[in-house]
Amino acid sequence: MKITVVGAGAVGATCADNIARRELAEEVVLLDIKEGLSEGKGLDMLQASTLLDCDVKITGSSNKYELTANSDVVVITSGLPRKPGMTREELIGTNANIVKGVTENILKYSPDAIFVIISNPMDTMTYLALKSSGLPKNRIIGMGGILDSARFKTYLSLALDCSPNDLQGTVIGGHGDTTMIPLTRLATYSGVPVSQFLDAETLQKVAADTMVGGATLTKLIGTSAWYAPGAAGAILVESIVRDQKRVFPCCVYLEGEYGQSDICLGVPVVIGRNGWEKIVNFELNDDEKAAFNKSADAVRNMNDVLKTLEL
Ligand SMILES: NC(=O)c1ccc[n+]([C@@H]2O[C@H](COP(=O)([O-])OP(=O)(O)OC[C@H]3O[C@@H](n4cnc5c(N)ncnc54)[C@H](O)[C@@H]3O)[C@@H](O)[C@H]2O)c1
Ligand SMILES: O=C(O)C[C@H](O)C(=O)O
Repeated sequence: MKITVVGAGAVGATCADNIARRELAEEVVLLDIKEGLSEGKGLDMLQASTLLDCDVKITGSSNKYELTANSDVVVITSGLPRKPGMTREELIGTNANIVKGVTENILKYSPDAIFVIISNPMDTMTYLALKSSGLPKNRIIGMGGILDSARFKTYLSLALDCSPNDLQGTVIGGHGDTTMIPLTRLATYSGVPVSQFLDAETLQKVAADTMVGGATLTKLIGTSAWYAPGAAGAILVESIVRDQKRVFPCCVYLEGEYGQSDICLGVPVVIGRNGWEKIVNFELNDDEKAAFNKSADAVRNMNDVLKTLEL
């Protein structure tokens, strides 16, 4: 198995490191446009491998796409991160060009790869990768909901003073400060609805903190987060390469599911060796449906902006 991570910045390097530590492939290629960055980080990771008993060939490549040839999975993290006070959507102008160019270059050498899109605004970048590549929809997966769900479970565990390992919680919709939908109604603590333990006000605060989870970190750090995003990318890759059939909320192309069409948006999907293999359909209540439709409207507006850009 061969995995390429494009973008050797904060998220890409962390994701590649997690992929290597979990030995998800025999070979990991880290590619960046910045001369020396991916070679240096790749070499550093290789040296860490000797300490951690990890047998993976890690190669850095400054824009030499031929080194990525025949990758099974490609994770795209290249692009600008936001700064404090910005929205993810404001990155569209710069990142759309980067994501489109990278997708085209990767496809020349790895026509059979499954793509994981992380660059922001992620829902629109996933739509762009799908439309510009012409690939079958199952091979383009946007990562956002896994991270948002991790934040949801973190805030729930803090409110409940419990282990996050005993929690189930899912965030669907867009990966934006106002577009994501933490499904508090369906979250459970060891199978028991969390509403049995937390009052409505606390649950509302957990949801609100989750939604601005990325902005909170951006304000603290000065740039956006990477540890949880990198880990989220790696567990998504793991379910693909190990054909685990895990169910994760991922951004995928909808054709009528959840009442939406011609849009990439976060819904629960089964992830396996063929990419996203099935959408898990379940009945949303009226409030959740309204929130999902509102989220879709906002993402569709961004997709319309995409059409006005010169790419
Ligand atoms: N979907 C999510 O859940 C999620 C989570 C975290 C970050 N992000 C997004 O991921 C992206 C990366 O964030 P980061 O913190 O790693 O940023 P970063 O600045 O640390 O790294 C980005 C890297 O991309 C590289 N790059 C730029 N153009 C390139 C190109 N054409 N080809 C190859 N490499 C190129 C840069 O040189 C840089 O090293 C941002 O858009 C950020 O908003 C998304
Ligand atoms: O917050 C961001 O801009 C980066 C990423 O989407 C995140 O949620 O951490």
